[in-house]
Amino acid sequence: MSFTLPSPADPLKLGTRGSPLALAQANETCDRLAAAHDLPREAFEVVVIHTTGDNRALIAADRPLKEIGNKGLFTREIEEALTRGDIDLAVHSMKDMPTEQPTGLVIDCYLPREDVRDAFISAQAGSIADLPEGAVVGSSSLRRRAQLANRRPDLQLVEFRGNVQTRMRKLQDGVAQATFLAMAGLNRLGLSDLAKGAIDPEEMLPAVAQGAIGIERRSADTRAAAMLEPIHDIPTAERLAAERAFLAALDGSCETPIAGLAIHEGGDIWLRGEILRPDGSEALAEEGRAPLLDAAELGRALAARLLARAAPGFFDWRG
Ligand SMILES: NCc1[nH]cc(CCC(=O)O)c1CC(=O)O
Repeated sequence: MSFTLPSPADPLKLGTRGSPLALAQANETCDRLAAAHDLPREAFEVVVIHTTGDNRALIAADRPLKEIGNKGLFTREIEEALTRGDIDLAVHSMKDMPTEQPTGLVIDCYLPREDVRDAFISAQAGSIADLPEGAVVGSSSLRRRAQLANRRPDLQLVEFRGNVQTRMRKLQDGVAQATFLAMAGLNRLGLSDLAKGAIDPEEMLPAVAQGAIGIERRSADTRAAAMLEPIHDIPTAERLAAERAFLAALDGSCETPIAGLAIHEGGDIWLRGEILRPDGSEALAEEGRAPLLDAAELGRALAARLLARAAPGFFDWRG
């Protein structure tokens, strides 16, 4: 390779947020890079970037996330550091990433996807169906709230945010009887014992890109591209191509409950997508199958079919 390899004296810098999950993901990326290039782990350095979104979320811990700012708030400052060259790579949960990257940046490396399912967390109940009538459930995810309201209109929803420890304490304090987390996050933190069980995607379709880690770089940085090439997982990229095209065609920036999951089936890609009214009063789903090369087209086609079925005002809060 015609570039200088990183070394402990001049490490490759991977930027990420400071949450335990973000750090676990960045460390996993460093470990994979070191192994793939037979370099010491110290040739890779994790740089924590404190974002405005993180700061505001700390201050207004009980406010819905959508009042704190749009999703870009948690990633923009990391992308600015990447553009400036303060860091060489940025490690992201793809679930939290807008469908388009700023000019000059690209995400074309994905780690092998973790468990895509949501975890059911409760001291009292074993599953959603097991929850007593009228039980209080904590979640701040628009998608999970709408899906739960759709399947169990009797349940009461309360806002629930913060890291895993904060949410577990709220459950212990009796603020709610149950909550949800991504199995991927629990697995990466070694906390999967906290889950009563993983929820079947047929019961609760996960968020687009749930469980996938993407690594962003400057488009012109060929050294970063070459470093990432051996750790890139192509099947994950194929699944995300379908899911993220689906999200983009539905306007991924909007505050809308959307779910989507692609899997490989034979040599094809199979995708199921769901949109819900925010109050959960209606859920529409479509599924389809296409050759791998048409994954993104499949995502756009399912989105178009859903938009054609959705009545005007479907996404409005008062629908
Ligand atoms: N929006 C927060 C977020 N972003 C990614 C994950 C979990 C890990 C993943 O899905 O890759 C979580 C927390 C959660 O939903 O429990």
